[in-house]
Amino acid sequence: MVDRRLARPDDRRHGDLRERARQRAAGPLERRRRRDRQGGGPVTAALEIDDLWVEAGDPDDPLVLVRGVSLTVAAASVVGLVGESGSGKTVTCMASLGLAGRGVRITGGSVRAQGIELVGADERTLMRVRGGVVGTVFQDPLSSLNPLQRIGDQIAEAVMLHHGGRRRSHHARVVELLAKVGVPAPEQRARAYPHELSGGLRQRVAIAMALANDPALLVADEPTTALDVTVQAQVLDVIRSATRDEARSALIVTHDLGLVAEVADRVAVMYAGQIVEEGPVASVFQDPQHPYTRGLLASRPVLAAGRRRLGAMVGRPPLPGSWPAGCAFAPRCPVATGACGEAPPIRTSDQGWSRCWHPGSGETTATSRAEEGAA
Ligand SMILES: Nc1ncnc2c1ncn2[C@@H]1O[C@H](COP(=O)(O)OP(=O)(O)OP(=O)(O)O)[C@@H](O)[C@H]1O
Repeated sequence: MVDRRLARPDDRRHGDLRERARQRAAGPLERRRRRDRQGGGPVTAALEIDDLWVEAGDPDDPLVLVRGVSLTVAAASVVGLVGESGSGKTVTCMASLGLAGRGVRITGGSVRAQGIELVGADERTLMRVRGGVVGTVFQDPLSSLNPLQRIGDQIAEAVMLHHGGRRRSHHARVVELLAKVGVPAPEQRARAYPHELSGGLRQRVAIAMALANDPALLVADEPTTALDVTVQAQVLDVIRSATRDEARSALIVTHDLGLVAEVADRVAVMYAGQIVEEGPVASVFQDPQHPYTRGLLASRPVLAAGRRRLGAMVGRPPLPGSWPAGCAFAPRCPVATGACGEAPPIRTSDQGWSRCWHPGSGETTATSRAEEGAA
């Protein structure tokens, strides 16, 4: 049974009305996405990460940070990427968008955003994709805002980067974006500097900037973590309407499984630089296959019960460079056996898969990684 925090609200009652409203409001890009989703045209995944390997440090003695991550964010769908601190979520996203820090490099694999290959792409292509095809939102909104420039001018410049024109010619779009993300009195707020806004408003502004060019994909790294709880819920609403209501795809990195349950269609669970389970949110949360996923779900705070409960997961995740051979989770796993010293097989179940020797109940089809040709 999934608790209330993880339950998805039933919004079917208002579905027809909403759909009509969406169609009225839809611009050409939205209409194209909607048509693609309904099978009326070609369907290109918003993001396809295929066997991504990322390293840092001395190339002769590299520190592997991400090993063979494959992840697809389908058109108009939202994927949550979860896992404990240090599992490689941020490195995966940043490296995928060509934003990995100095000394961090992709050593294998492919990343396509709306079909455009990003691995090995020149800076011009990456610039065209970032902000155009992909909008990014980070935990700290100040990292994407210039403290010395009015927020309206910053959003206008984000539009100018991809559409040209002059700042003033984008004023109406700036006000529209600020209103869309729920900034009150958007005309006046457009003239404010970042330090004049609360943390929640700054994050709304950062989201408005990310949406400036109507990107097909939003990549958000811990978008609500730095905010207090009531503001988190408001920013979550903004993300929900920017994705579900506008048929936009998103990859959302978070520790917050409640957030994933609220906004995501699928969830990928990361541990020690690998994805260990992936599937539809409802089935992964109701019937997790990987013991690590079960541990994460058991460890989440239970706010409804009026207290925080920390579950049974023992120990800490291993650091890059000290990942155990075979299953990296084995030393912490309550069901580990001798078999776990070998690389676990990938087992598919209920539209998803897990990488485990002893997956949870449910029908499984075992295919070893070797059999799959290191899929
Ligand atoms: N440039 C780097 N050089 C060496 N190690 C790095 C570098 N960048 C990241 N790492 C390490 O890679 C691991 C994964 O980091 P990452 O930030 O992706 O984790 P995360 O899952 O996003 O965690 P969090 O939830 O805390 O953000 C961490 O152990 C981090 O210290």
